[in-house]
Amino acid sequence: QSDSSFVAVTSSENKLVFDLKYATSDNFLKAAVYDCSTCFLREEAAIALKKAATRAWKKYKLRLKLFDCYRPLAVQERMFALVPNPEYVADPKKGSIHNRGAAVDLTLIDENGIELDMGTSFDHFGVEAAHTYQNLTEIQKSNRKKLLSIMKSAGFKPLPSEWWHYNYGKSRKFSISNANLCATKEDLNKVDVN
Ligand SMILES: C[C@@H](N)C(=O)N[C@H](C)C(=O)O
Ligand SMILES: [Zn+2]
Repeated sequence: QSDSSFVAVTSSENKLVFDLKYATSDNFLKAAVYDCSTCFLREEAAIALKKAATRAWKKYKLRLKLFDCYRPLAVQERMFALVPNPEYVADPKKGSIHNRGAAVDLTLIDENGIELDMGTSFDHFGVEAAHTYQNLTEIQKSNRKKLLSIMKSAGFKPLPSEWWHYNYGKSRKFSISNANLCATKEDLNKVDVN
């Protein structure tokens, strides 16, 4: 069994900012589908995320803002029912890397907490969100490139169709979960990004 355990990602010094969209109704489902707004990940992925946050801060004085981390399979099914296009929502029959606790949706924020302009909003399900999309300003291209370089240096791989989605390492080695981790979060270890 190659799974590392789930951990709750925390950030005592705010190097990471959490804005878990699916814990609110500000998302494409127009409903809060998580019971809590804690970012859960496999421990290996959490440690890699910590590395990415350190890199963002040391190299660019930027911070990472997380939109999504672990996602239970039942939520994936609900998403796919609404957007049955695997370029934008993974087919629950195969499982998303979010369901395995090894994917993150995120962006970069500046010292004032303002999101860098990436050319589209989070969960814009169109060609404009793709890494290959060229009709962007030089600043938008440079912002996407910064995020890509930060995440790659920490062992994450991009999803071609979504600038905000990154999978950690050999992500399919982690098994799919449908656990409601909020229910057990007091028992989980933490990885603090400080
Ligand atoms: C729904 C979107 N935020 C996302 O994460 N899409 C990828 C393809 C996924 O569902 O794994
Ligand atoms: Zn994602």
